[in-house]
Amino acid sequence: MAPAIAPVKPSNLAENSFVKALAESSTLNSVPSQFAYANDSRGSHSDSIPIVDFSHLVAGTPDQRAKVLRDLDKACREWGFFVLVNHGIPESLLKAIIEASLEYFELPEETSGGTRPRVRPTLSNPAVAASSIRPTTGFTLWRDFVKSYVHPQFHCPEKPHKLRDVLAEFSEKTRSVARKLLQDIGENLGLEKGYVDEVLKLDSCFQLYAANYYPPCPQPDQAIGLPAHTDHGLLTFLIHNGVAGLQIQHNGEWFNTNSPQNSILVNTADHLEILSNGRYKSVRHRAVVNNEATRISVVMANGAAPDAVVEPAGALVEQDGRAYYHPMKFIEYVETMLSNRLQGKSNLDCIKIQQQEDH
Ligand SMILES: O=C(O)CCC(=O)C(=O)O
Ligand SMILES: [Fe+2]
Repeated sequence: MAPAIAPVKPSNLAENSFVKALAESSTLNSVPSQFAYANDSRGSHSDSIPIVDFSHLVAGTPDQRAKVLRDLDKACREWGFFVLVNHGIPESLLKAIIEASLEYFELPEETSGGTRPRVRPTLSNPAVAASSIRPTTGFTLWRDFVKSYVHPQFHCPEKPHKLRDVLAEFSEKTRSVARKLLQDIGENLGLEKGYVDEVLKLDSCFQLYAANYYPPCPQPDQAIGLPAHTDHGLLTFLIHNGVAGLQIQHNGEWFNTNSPQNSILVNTADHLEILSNGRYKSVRHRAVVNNEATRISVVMANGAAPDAVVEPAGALVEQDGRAYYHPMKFIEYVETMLSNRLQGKSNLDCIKIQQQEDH
């Protein structure tokens, strides 16, 4: 009987080839062993995944605004996830950033560094791209990706040339929407006006752009695009090329997300959990793969300023009688996660204050 998982990759592909090249190889009809990750990638459907109408937050009547603030609070509290509609970012820009990101993955693969170096982004090396690096979890992910720090300093891969302008505009537009949402979230948490902006130093907020490329996979239940994780930062924005794959965990169950035309999928991330002293949980999510179509997602992680120390808001600690998280400088948190030093552990778990530490 043929093994379910092929023991070797096609011999013309290097050990650390991009997944795209592997998926395109005509001889591939099963998942090579280094990707082996048996998973139940089914997701449920829910009609109650929250939708937040951004236009009512910025220009609604008082009643509309009050309602959407409640929607936003409920979304952050119960799901850690919402579909943002009427956000004002032109559809043409969303399309352009998907297209330019796709072109990045279509660049010729250069083994000697040049166009697609295989290193991780850090503050001292912020404009880099990488590919299917084998994580310390022991299996390789079914995705290629590129990441670049885009704010407070803008960095961008050199090619494709069109990416630079589109990414700069996408960064600016998403930044302003994220900032407005964060101010409203501050209001929902009962924090003083201006507190969130000031304490997180949002004028120089950190943004990390990432694009993920998930080629069709011959055995989708034998590989994973991205296993369950939470994100660093405050709010993650995600758009994609119309091919579904993002699932979120809610009450222990996995749900497929769907996105109406032109919407942005937003999830609450680790630093919002910390700031809110645990009121808003950083949602676990994953990217599953399929055997039909290439999926591309473009992600903008919106965080605090690199040098801001993020900790639970004082007013909430007072209400709760204790802080549930240790303070940590924002960029240190991010770079700990990007470095893979945690060996699959969650950074958030590392800074949670355990009950026994209270004595
Ligand atoms: O591609 C996706 O749907 C998920 C991407 C993601 O979770 C991430 O880049 O952190
Ligand atoms: Fe994520």
